[in-house]
Amino acid sequence: MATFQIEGGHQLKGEIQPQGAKNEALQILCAVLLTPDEIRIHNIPDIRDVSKLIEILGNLGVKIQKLGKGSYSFRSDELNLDYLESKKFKDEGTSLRGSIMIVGPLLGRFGKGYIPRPGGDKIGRRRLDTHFGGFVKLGAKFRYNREERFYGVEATKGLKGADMLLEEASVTGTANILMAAILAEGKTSIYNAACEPYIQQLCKMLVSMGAKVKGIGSNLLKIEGVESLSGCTHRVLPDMIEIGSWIGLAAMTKSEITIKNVSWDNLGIIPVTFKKLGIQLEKRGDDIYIPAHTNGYEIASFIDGSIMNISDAPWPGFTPDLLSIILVVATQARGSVLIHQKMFESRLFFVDKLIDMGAKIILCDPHRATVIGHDFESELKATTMTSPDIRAGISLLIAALSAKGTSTIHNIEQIDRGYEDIDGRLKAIGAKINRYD
Ligand SMILES: CC(=O)N[C@H]1[C@@H](OP(=O)(O)OP(=O)(O)OC[C@H]2O[C@@H](n3ccc(=O)[nH]c3=O)[C@H](O)[C@@H]2O)O[C@H](CO)[C@@H](O)[C@@H]1O
Ligand SMILES: C=C(OP(=O)(O)O)C(=O)O
Repeated sequence: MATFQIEGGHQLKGEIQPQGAKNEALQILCAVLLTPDEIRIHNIPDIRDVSKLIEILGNLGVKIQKLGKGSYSFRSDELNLDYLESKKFKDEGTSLRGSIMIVGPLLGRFGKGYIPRPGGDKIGRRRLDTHFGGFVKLGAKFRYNREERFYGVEATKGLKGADMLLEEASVTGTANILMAAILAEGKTSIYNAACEPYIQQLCKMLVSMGAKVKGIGSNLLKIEGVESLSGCTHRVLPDMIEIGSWIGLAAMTKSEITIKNVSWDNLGIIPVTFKKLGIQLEKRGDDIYIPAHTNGYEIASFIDGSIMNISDAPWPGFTPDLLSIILVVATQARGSVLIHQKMFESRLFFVDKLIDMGAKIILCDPHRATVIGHDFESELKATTMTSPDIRAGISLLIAALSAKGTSTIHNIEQIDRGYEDIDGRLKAIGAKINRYD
């Protein structure tokens, strides 16, 4: 387990360039399995989850060439599908959430797809019913080995298009079903589809490979199956969750920071949600400029004067992946806010660590926490903590950077899952942070 040691209480200053989006990259990487032609992808973040998925693709026989920083070429012309039934795959496939999205492309192209129960954050139950329900609708046979927790779908006679209404707008579920349906015979409609920029980007990539997909950006995707797909070049968007993390970091450490090239059009209600906490941010071209909040920031109330409530919802609602950051930023705001994490049931437990640091938080139940802001009148105190998941990890790191004294965060591999060279990039804007392996 690696560790960060952070000397907090210092203002930061400068520019920061967001990395490519983790959750988009994981979808796009799985899509390389759809064609024997070459696919080139740019702006792939150098993070643990992505490296693990690239390793799985390599073991599956995908020819991979690194073209430069963040740029790769992939060619899936001679795959080794036996790997899917190997012990090695059963170990490697469980190491991240994104690996689940190899099933759809493999099922669509080769009529079979397997996966051990995928990993990812332990933030509550993360069922896969939407994924497999969709594959079954397309005509696949489903099997599950409970002992090995190994899932499989097979369609020896190929897939047939179908109309389906998803039980929930699952992000990876939509991507997975979509990648199978584009190679099914006939038409498919996916209603209650997730429509995050990640999915929109995947749809655009698939269309550039020759897929027929309509309704991109909406919750109703209409697909007309094609026989085969060709190669393409794709560029991953900047990571909106990283951008939100830097906004939170700037406010909490009273730092003047410019986040470069954020792709404003793809940020949805993220900027407006931070503004509800009183954080000023300015659109400068495609950058976000955050001034130093020397006089703090004040949480708004609703029109009728009632206490602000920030909750997650499927896109275009507020992403659950930024609620932990909103929560930590609120601990130093003027005013109070109710944070309601509707999607995941274990994602708020990390508030214990913030309470240890002196934050005023009432965990009402596993989904809701009330935060009473300190308005910087009482600083958070440095402490030793362990990162339970990726977004709690970055939130604790932000708390440590704002706290007086030296904090220690263990299990920072959780943060490395999704943030590229986080210590190097924070040091470049003045943070005092050291890594110990
Ligand atoms: C690799 C990847 O891309 N991971 C993201 C993906 O995970 P993932 O695709 O695994 O998450 P899902 O969208 O399937 O579901 C997330 C959770 O929300 C619940 N749910 C979902 C939709 C809905 O309409 N109602 C509902 O209650 C699900 O039961 C589940 O508990 O999307 C999540 C939700 O944005 C993000 O937190 C993850 O970072
Ligand atoms: C929950 C997340 O990731 P994963 O789905 O990979 O666990 C996240 O990125 O916040």
